[in-house]
Amino acid sequence: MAPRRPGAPASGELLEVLERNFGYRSFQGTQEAAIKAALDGRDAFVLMPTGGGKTMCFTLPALVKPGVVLVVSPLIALMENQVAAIQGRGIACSMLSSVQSAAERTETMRRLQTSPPQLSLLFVTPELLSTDGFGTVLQGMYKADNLTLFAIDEAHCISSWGHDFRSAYRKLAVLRRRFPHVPIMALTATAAVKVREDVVQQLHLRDPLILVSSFDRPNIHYSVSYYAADQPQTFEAHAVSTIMRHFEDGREHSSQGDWPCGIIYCLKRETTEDMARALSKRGLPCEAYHAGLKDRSQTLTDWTSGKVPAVAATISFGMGIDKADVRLVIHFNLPKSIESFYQESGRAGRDGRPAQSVMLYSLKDRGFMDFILGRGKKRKRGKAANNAGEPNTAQAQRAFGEVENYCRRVRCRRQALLAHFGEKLAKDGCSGCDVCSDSAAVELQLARVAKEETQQAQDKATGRRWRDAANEPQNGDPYAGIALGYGADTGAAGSSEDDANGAGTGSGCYEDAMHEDAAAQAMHSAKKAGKGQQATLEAMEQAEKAQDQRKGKAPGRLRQLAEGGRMAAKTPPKPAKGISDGMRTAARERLYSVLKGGGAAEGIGDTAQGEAQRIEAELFRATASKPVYNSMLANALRSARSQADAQPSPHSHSPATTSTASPTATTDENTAYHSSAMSASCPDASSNFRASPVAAKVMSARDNSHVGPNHDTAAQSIDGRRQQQDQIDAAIMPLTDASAAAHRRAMPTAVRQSDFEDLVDQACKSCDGLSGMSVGSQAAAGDSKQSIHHNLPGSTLQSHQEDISGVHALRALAEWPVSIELLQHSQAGRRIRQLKRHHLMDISQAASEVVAAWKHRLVAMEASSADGS
Ligand SMILES: Nc1ncnc2c1ncn2[C@@H]1O[C@H](COP(=O)(O)OP(=O)(O)OP(=O)(O)O)[C@@H](O)[C@H]1O
Repeated sequence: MAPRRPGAPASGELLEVLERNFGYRSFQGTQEAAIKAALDGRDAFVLMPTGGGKTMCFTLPALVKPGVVLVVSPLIALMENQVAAIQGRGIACSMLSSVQSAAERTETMRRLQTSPPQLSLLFVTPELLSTDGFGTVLQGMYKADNLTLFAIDEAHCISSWGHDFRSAYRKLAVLRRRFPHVPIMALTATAAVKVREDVVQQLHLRDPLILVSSFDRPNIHYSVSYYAADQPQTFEAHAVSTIMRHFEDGREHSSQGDWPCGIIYCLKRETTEDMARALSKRGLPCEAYHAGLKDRSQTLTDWTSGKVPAVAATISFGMGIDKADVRLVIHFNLPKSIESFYQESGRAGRDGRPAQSVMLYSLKDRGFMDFILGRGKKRKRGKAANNAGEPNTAQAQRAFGEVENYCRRVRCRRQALLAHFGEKLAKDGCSGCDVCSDSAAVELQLARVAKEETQQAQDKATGRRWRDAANEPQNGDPYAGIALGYGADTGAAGSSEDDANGAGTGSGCYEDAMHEDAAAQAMHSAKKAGKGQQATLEAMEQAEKAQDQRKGKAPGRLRQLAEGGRMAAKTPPKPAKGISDGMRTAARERLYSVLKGGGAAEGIGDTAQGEAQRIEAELFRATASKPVYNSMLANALRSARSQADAQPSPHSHSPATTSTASPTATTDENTAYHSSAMSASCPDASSNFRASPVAAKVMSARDNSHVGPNHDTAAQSIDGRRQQQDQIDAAIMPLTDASAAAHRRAMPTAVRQSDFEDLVDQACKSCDGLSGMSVGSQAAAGDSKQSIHHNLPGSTLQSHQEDISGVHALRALAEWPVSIELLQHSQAGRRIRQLKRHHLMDISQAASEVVAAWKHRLVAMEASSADGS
């Protein structure tokens, strides 16, 4: 056929069509330019953000020009939605897909081939478009000049650089050759520069009009909600609370008191169901949506009509979901790439009103994604020849690495997103993300995550299972006892998701979003996986396997949340408080070994044995959970070590040997270990003070006083706290009395006193603000360490963090035997004790370094002073 005579109607005419059919008075962004290009017979590459109005770019030409606009779309669900919406405007539109009945398909084909065609728009899958049969039909239409435009929706699917590569899209390359005079419009919301070039090349676009809109969605507020294992709740419980908080906030801001409309994206189908139940249990009406649900269209209707405000969904609930008033999009699981994230979060705020994107981040979820990606890597190796252009594992890992960067960097989220698409934010930062509104708070959260990461690395180095506080039932946690979710309910290949749906672990999202070929590949990926994991993930896998073996196949944690924790009872019984007999024996042995101080002295072994048993029993009795038990044990060991070191003994360690950290010790213990080694290197003649009874009392009293929110409820009475303070004082006094004489002998008081005061003063300066602040905030929030963080205004968090370090340092100084005398008498000592009462103690690596530096300085001063005298 001869090329059509180009010619787009004037703008006024187009506007009139727009208003008449859609009720809009103006075009959005580059819509008009794209429409004109199509009407002029020119190819176009249209890059618009989600919700930018891409559909209009190919719908309006179908109304203006005779003939059919053929739309290629990757998903049947997406097509169904779009066709229904367009038909709703009274436009002759249909689709051809395998899910239609033969009668429906025949009718569509008939309407397509009349002259003129009785359809203005036809949606098809790329697979159908490349079949010979349909090709023949198209040839007939082409010859009759009835093909107006090929619109390739979600065009990034053609590029292996994109996040949703579909091999069938590659077949679209034949369109240009077979139908050279029909313009092609490629549309996407998610294309990095490389993808754009690839799309243009793959589709053989001819001098295309490139229309790139800004990716910025200024009305969306972006934030990341971090979870670190030092929190009292499990990750799942934390996630449910966080999600509820966001929805409740939205409800508070609604003039009618309605729940805001939102989507919670989950990786697995099963998770969506558990999440929906868990949220519904908390009072938020929520339904699950995934490709495996028969009644999902009902869910869609309920949600679209506003009957149900929240949907917990896999990413099948993405492309094509066009609800204008979505206020919240929350990622329970991390998305696989920035592109996916942008597209999914872009469901929010399509009406231009304020909306929020919240991503939940935990190391466990990160590890889980890494695990999935690592598995893909092995499959790739095992399967030499793959689909040309299939996105390889390295790409997938790189793509996920960008998500990790988005979460782990203290950088304006909007800037990070825009940079990904090669765009720059006009100003330095935005006012619509958590980093721009409170970077200190983000830093603080990240520091906690980093601490957990360090802990995991240490645990791995010492052969321990990585620490997961979420595993441990804790006092005050309404979800105590919930099983490990990722290992248990997702497992590796062979999870229930696998069995039921033929998709591999974590591929629920892929499966839901893609057609069978991709699902089959994903399944293959999971099944083939077996060796060569990244080193970090090996540890995780082993840990998870061990966990599964111990527990059997326990139900997922979310499932248990959904069922109010009742299912926990069905799992094999856990050790009391999560503390196994083995752990207790090991604890007794460690205490014993420290208490006997080498054990060679006559009679010491027996006493130490009894002491170790008694202390351990006390710890166990006073403990509500494994983390607290471990922490108290660490304290008791520290105390015992420091006292053992202080005691003159033929077996006392030399500084050289004691300064080596125990290879199996926790961070706390190592800190203590180093501290006690430092102490041992001081010219401290020590006292007759025996370690265990008083030390255990000190530690026990102090730990009881600062164990955190689980143990200190808001309801705890002031009297109760006073009692604890008295206990602390009672424990401290004999300690100080007993060691005072030895200290006096050991060092020239004048030097110690002045330098100590000087050093403590420096640290106290940073604590001054904290003391006042902490008293108020703790009283208001039940005396918990965490509540302090929560109660501080954002702007003070940074300085608060420094203050906390100061307090750590002071605390460690306070425990240094050399300074106990001073502690008792000096002004600084009083302040330290006061701080102790405010429960602000904790040990951190940074603090121990500060203290170590101080101690070195003091020792040096003391040495030079001794020389001088
Ligand atoms: N000119 C316009 N004026 C006002 N609203 C418009 C205009 N064009 C489209 N819209 C509306 O914008 C919303 C988003 O449009 P559309 O679904 O086409 O976005 P999209 O770019 O395809 O997004 P996604 O990639 O997320 O599917 C729809 O509700 C649509 O009716």
